[in-house]
Amino acid sequence: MNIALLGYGKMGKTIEQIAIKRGHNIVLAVDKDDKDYDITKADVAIDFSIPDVAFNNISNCLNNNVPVISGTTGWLDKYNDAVNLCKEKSGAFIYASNYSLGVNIFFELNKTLAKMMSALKQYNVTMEEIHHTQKLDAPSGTAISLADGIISEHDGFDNWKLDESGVNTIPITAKRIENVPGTHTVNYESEVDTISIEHVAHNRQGFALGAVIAAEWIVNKTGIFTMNDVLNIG
Ligand SMILES: NC(=O)C1=CN([C@@H]2O[C@H](COP(=O)(O)OP(=O)(O)OC[C@H]3O[C@@H](n4cnc5c(N)ncnc54)[C@H](OP(=O)(O)O)[C@@H]3O)[C@@H](O)[C@H]2O)C=CC1
Ligand SMILES: O=C(O)C1=N[C@H](C(=O)O)C[C@H](O)C1
Repeated sequence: MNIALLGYGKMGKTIEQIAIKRGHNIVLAVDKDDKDYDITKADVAIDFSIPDVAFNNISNCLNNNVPVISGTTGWLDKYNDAVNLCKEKSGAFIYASNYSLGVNIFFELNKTLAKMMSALKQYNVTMEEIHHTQKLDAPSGTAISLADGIISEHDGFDNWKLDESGVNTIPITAKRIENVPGTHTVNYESEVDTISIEHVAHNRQGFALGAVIAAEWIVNKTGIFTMNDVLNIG
């Protein structure tokens, strides 16, 4: 398969290594200053860039009939526009805040726990995410997905806020510590105890492998998909 990498930073380079090991060719590796490239050389594009450019990268792929996998976080105000463009062009598109198998299992565990805790109003929920110091967005896309999972299953919460608590609000704390690939913790706390679930990424390999698997999966499909479709879970 011929793959275009849109964003050739920490994730782009990790994806390249895994894609080559799985027998694919990297036909484009696009970074900030690369403008006039031909995306149609690729069978599929994988976007791990920056929040300000992700939507343009995705639109360019959809306008040129190239299936696109996006892992960039912090651009979701334009997600519905990407969905509408994908439908209009009969294209293929996946966004996931986290492509690792472990986190996608953790997402399901989080929803199951939230459903169980919904009746137990003596427990307050809090969430913490820790990432490396170069991260541009906060809270992380994964923390937002976890909060959305709780909101969908727990009738005590209908919104989340960064560093703020309030009625029906899930407070999310974002910490930035050098070299941390990504740690997410959900806590339910009562006066007598705490229940915590946590996912700790040890490196970026899990995110990158999931993105390559999603790229292999989406070729020759039409539609807007999620990692639950790719992994057949949820
Ligand atoms: N969904 C998931 O599983 C995961 C998502 N992420 C997300 O992926 C994104 C990238 O992460 P990471 O690789 O660590 O970040 P990096 O900063 O290491 O890489 C981002 C790259 O995008 C480049 N870039 C800037 N402008 C453009 C442009 N116009 N077109 C294409 N590329 C451009 C940057 O170039 P330059 O440095 O020259 O500006 C940089 O090389 C982030 O949003 C992060 O949150 C990360 C890990 C997992
Ligand atoms: O920026 C990162 O590094 C990561 N970003 C994603 C997010 O915002 O959730 C996924 C992972 O946690 C690493």
